[in-house]
Amino acid sequence: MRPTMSPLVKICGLTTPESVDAAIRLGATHIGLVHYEPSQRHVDLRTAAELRKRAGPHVKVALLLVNASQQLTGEALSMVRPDIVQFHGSETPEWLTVVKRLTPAEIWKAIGLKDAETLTRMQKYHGIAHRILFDAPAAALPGGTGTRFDWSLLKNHRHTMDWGIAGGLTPANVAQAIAETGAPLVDVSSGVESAPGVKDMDKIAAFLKAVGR
Ligand SMILES: O=C(O)c1ccccc1N[C@@H]1O[C@H](COP(=O)(O)O)[C@@H](O)[C@H]1O
Repeated sequence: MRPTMSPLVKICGLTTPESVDAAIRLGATHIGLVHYEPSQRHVDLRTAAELRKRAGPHVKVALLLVNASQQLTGEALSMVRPDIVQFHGSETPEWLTVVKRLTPAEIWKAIGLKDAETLTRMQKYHGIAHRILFDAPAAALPGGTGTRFDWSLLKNHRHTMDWGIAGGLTPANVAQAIAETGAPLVDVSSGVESAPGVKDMDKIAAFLKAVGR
């Protein structure tokens, strides 16, 4: 069954109060803050906490971590207090189970969707992650590269967990991605930027419009 409501939209990699305000004003349901030093969208924990406060109750705020240590994860959770922790590295189900005991936040796990076997292997997160986020397979960086995965891999997949798609989505292709996959949530970062790490308000508006928000 394809969803009939407009998909949820997460605008990820926000780094400034202006971009947080704009994403909320334009109708995003979720925003993402990246705490991962190699990323061009990295924000330190103090900034992440300020942006999280600024967002208030208007959207769900995801904090994105990549293979963070236990100490960093604990610090990040207590400083930022996100609604969601998005794990975008090779975090195991065992580690996610540990984190679930530390926080009331939802746990999302990004999966690099390479082939049909990936869909079988990811079942190990069933009952542990609250949502699976399908993204392009990791390359030099684990995400935020504007690379798409093969959407047809999801065509007849019977989802057993809440899920969404990410990777190379843009205002121009997101409607087709939703039509092909039936995604209930779409997540975008580089596709709504004018330069790496610089969000473009017109592109955010165009993306949300294309999704029907
Ligand atoms: O945004 C980043 O720099 C980033 C770094 C490391 C892991 C994930 C990252 N971003 C997330 O990757 C997907 C896809 O991004 P894009 O739209 O293709 O640029 C999305 O969830 C980003 O939030």
